[in-house]
Amino acid sequence: MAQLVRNLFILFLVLSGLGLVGMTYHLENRLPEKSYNSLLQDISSNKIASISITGNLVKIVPTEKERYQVYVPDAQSLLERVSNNTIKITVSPDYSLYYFQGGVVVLVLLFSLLLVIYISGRKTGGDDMKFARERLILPGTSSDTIRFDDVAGIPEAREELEEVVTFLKYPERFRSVGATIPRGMLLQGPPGTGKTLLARAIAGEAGVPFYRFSGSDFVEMFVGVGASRVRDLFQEAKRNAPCIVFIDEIDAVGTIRSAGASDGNDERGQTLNALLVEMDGFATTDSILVLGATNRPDILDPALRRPGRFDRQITILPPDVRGRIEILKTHAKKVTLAEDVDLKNIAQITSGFTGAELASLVNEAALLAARKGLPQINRVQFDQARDRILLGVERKGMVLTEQDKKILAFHEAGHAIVAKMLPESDPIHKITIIPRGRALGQTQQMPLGDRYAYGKRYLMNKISMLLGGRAAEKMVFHECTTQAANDLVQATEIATNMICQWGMGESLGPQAYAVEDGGFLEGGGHRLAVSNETASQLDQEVKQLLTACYNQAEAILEREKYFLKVLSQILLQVETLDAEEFDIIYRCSLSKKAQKYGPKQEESECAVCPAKGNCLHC
Ligand SMILES: Nc1ncnc2c1ncn2[C@@H]1O[C@H](COP(=O)(O)OP(=O)(O)OP(=O)(O)O)[C@@H](O)[C@H]1O
Ligand SMILES: [Zn+2]
Repeated sequence: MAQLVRNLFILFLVLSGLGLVGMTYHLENRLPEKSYNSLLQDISSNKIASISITGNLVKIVPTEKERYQVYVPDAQSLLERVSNNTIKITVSPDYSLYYFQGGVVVLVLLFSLLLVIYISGRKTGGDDMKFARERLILPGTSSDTIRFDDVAGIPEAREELEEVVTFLKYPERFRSVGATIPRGMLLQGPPGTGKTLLARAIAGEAGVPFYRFSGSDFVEMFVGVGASRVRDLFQEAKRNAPCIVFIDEIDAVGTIRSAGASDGNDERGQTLNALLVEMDGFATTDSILVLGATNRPDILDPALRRPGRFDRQITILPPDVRGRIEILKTHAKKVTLAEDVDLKNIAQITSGFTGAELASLVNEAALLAARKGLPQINRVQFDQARDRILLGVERKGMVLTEQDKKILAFHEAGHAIVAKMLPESDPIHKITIIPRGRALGQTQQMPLGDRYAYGKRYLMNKISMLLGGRAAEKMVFHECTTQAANDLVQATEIATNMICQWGMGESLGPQAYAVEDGGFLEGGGHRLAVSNETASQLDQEVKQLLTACYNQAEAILEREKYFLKVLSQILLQVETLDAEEFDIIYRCSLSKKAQKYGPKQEESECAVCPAKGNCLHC
């Protein structure tokens, strides 16, 4: 676009120059002007050798006097007058008028064209070079230069990228041995895992310019704009090489070109093509590294991954417990922690948190502390911040009726007891009947470590635990409430995956009936096509599994009726119990039960019971 405007401007200058030359020429050819009457006199006295008529202008060459010119009112009548004379006549068409009219037309066209280009240029962001330059971060100019030390907990990705830094810093080292470094790298992983951070760290470490884009920057209303932006971007990048071009959300331009439907005519397709062409085009010696980030690698066009393009892929997953400790440490540097805060412990209860979530956990806790006017952040604030991130803000204004609260207490106690009694499940971290976010109550478990493979036993126990709430309601109140809705969704999802994806069914054999979608975003899998018969068999299996788990939960609660009663009583009074308190109540109820029904126990733990001796049994 910019090129076109420049060319048109040059054309305009040339035309004006020509016009100027023409005008001077015209002026220089002027002869002394005389009146029409003196011409008529000369004609009648036969003193004229020749005349040339151009429109209304007549140039006269007299026989003896100087040449002169005359503007005549009517050239035709003059012609008739001199036609039977000996005067030589030349009539030439009046070009000057044509020149003039033509000139006006050209000028008008040119100006309207310039106007159109100017307006449409403004609409599409104006100068595309500016578009690229605006997204340029020069080394050392941004006050918060990111270094590798700011990126914690993802050592593998870091190692791989450190090599790239060496390349950007000392390109000759690689060139001298003829090594080629990948031109493009794809950082793929769920949102908030630090992809942008890593890309910036590479630029920070290497001390090279960094262009930052989002895929959506290239997708504009006007077809062709994206493609031209890509071209200009690479032109600009080459000028600043070595440098890094980072394209976040590359899926916005790089989605699979659906077969048949699109032949590259749409804006996205054109932009993608331009990107591919540019990446093929620059030499490996150009020292431009293109980094793309996406959390939907499954929908990326395979053409992007061909050699010479994004041929290296680095997957970044949410950190494991050690990674979480490291990330928490980097973010905790900026705040003041109280003595009772143990980052290891916080890392343990934040399984599945991404780097971004951990960063916001620390910040959220700091805000809570500041709101209370505390000089440091305590453990309590971290707990609150975690609940806030996981469950939403505490709904203080919500008042439950006594009956609702009672049902809720039994429901949560049901979850907790089933989990406690099943040997292979995660320990209880917290039980609460304070409504938060969309949930009324919560029973949180704490996985002891990150696990990537789960056995059938563990999964069944998990389902039993999820159904424990409903089983308790049914047992005590003989009816179910809506509180179990979310539990049912989760339980059904696990059971369905067990049967359809993980081959854990009884009768269907080791076969996959569903596949997981490739994305990192939530969404589970989708079922593969099967016969109607198999489909109903699958449904049958899922149902059987859920029923078996439900029965297991019910059996446990039936056996632990006493514990259930004690626990829900205490929950009603104190509303929230942590892991330690829960354990004390468990042992307390054991000893009470033993006192009541069996041989006497040594000592009751009622003295430390959170109900402070107020519950029915202490
Ligand atoms: N490994 C990490 N170490 C330290 N901080 C991290 C890490 N990962 C993420 N963060 C924090 O989370 C913030 C957001 O991370 P970033 O923008 O890099 O995520 P992303 O993967 O690019 O996410 P998205 O896919 O949403 O663009 C960072 O600014 C940083 O504060
Ligand atoms: Zn529940």
